[in-house]
Formats: sequence, C-alpha cells, structure tokens
Amino acid sequence: MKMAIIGAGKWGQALYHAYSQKNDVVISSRHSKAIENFVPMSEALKCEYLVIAIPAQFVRGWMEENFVDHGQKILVAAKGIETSTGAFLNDVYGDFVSADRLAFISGPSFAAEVQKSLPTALIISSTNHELAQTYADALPKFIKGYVSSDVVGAEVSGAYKNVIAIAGGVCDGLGLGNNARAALISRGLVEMTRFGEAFGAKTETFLSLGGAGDLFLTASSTLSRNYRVGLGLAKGKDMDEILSELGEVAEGVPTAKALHKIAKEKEIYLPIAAEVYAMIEEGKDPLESVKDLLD
Ligand SMILES: NC(=O)C1=CN([C@@H]2O[C@H](COP(=O)(O)OP(=O)(O)OC[C@H]3O[C@@H](n4cnc5c(N)ncnc54)[C@H](O)[C@@H]3O)[C@@H](O)[C@H]2O)C=CC1
Ligand SMILES: O=C(CO)COP(=O)(O)O
Repeated sequence: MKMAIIGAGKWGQALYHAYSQKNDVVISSRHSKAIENFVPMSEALKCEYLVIAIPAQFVRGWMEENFVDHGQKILVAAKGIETSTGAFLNDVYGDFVSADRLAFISGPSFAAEVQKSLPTALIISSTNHELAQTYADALPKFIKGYVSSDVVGAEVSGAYKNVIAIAGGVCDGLGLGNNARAALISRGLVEMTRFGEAFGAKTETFLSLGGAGDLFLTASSTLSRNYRVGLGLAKGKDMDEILSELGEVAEGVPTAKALHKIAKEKEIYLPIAAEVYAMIEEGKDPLESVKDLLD
C-alpha cells in the first residue's frame, strides 16, 4: 500500500525502513533531507496511510500549521504526553481527526535495531480494528505485529516507561546493583499500571509488549536516550548539559512534568515518577531520591 512517514528523525527513518519492505513508502519532514524517497510535505500528506513520528510536545503545533485533511489515517509513533495540557496523544490528534482514523504503534523497538532489520514484536492499537490490522499487516517479516483496542493502555505504557527508564539510568549510574534495578522496574510497572487504570486502560496491556516489553528494554539499556538521561543525573550533570550531549529527544523528560501535573490534579500516587520529576525539575540529589523511595 502507499504510505508516508512524517518526521525523519531516528524513529521516522527506522519506520521508513521497516514499512518499505512490503509497501510503496515516501518520507517527509519539516527540513528537507537527502534521503531516499524524501518528498515535500504537501505530497506526503496526500497519502491515505500516514505514520507520524513527531515528538509528543510538537504534535499539536505541527498539526495546526501543516495538516491538510484529505481523510487520511494516522499511525502515531510518538511516546509521550503533552506537558502544557496533560493530554494524551489520542486526545491531541483527536482534535484534528476522528478516533476511527487513528492507530498507535508501541512495543520494544530501538530505532537502531529496527534499522538493521533485527527481529522484534510490536502492537498496533486502535478503536478501529480494521485499521489496526491494516497497519499490522503492512509490517515487514522481521516484525511480528499484534493488534489491540486498548489505545489508552498503549499510550500510557509507551509514555510512562520513558520516565521509569530515566530512573533505571539513575539506578545503574549510582551503581545500586541488579537487585535494585529489578525492584525499580517491577515497582515502575505497578505504578504505570495504576496510573493507566485511572484512565480506563486495561491491566493486561501493561503486561504486554507495549508495557512490560518496552519497559524492560528501555529501563536497562544504554541504547535508550531516557536511560542515558538517568546516567547523566547520577553523575551530577544538570539537565541542559545532559540534553545538549544527548542531541536527540528524551520523551521521559517532558512526560515526567506532565505526570506531575496530572498526579496532582487527580491525586494519583506515583512515587517513582515524582522522584524523577524532582531530580529533573528541582535538582534533587539522586541519592536523596533513592533514600526517599526506600522509605
Ligand atoms: N528512537 C527510537 O528508538 C524510538 C522513538 N520513539 C518515539 O518517536 C518519537 C520521535 O523520536 P525520534 O525520531 O527517535 O527522535 P529524534 O530526536 O531522532 O528526531 C526528532 C524528530 O522530530 C522532528 N521535530 C523536532 N521538533 C519538531 C517540530 N517542532 N515540529 C515538527 N517536527 C519536529 C525533528 O526534525 C526530527 O525529525 C518520540 O516520541 C520517541 O519517543 C518510539 C519508538 C522508538
Ligand atoms: O521507545 C524506545 C524503544 O522502544 C526508545 O526509547 P528511548 O527514547 O529512551 O531511546
């Protein structure tokens, strides 16, 4: 089928590689890039099936300025929550297109490994089963595709695991050991499940590829940008230094701020996310955070 990838960062280019195996795919982004099948945005937007890999904080602005509605379907590839409003991406995109035209891709998928055609398994979630199946069937042989109707569960788990990945990096950066990291990841899974349930997400989604699968991956690997943010915090670096060294998006940073805001409004207990927020926003000493979590 004819598809367009919008956003030519690491994940957009990896999804271009993946979807190109079986489909006729073009790619576009706000700045022109010398890459295969790069087309102007106006041309990309005419495709019926879009994949949008723009980081969560920029989606609303990008849609307002660029989106032209031709009745396209959108596969959302970002993993984050809008900080300014606390809105999930299905609500942000929902302000522009109806829910039955939206699907979400989640699961363990470092762009660098997808780019090399290494095997993984991912979930496409949508309230429109046929649409989820269409995007899943278009995946290449090296990606096993599953479908789900739990859009909120997919979104919350994909966004929340980035915050726990920052905590994972802090834990390893402080040299707290394998036991501590396993405890942190397990409690992180409980925490993100509790948060998602408050918004109607299904519990089992958090045990799936998009929940536990992606959490285990990112909270324990230096390939994760969010984990590397945590390593930087453990070394006592400030956020400006960490983010400029990273040079790529770390969605866990704005998402920790969004979670802080939502948790306050809805009175949800999120101890690990609260410590990540305190380290990022208030410059709290990571060792103090560990002490407070153990208490
Ligand atoms: N890299 C990975 O392994 C994976 C990334 N993701 C998610 O995909 C999303 C994108 O991540 P990456 O491509 O890895 O990030 P990246 O840092 O490699 O690229 C970011 C992309 O966003 C574009 N961008 C930045 N500001 C923009 C704006 N104001 N308007 C429009 N476009 C803008 C940039 O031009 C660039 O193409 C994130 O939400 C991330 O969590 C999801 C799965 C895997
Ligand atoms: O979501 C990812 C892999 O599934 C990528 O994680 P990072 O953004 O932390 O690198």
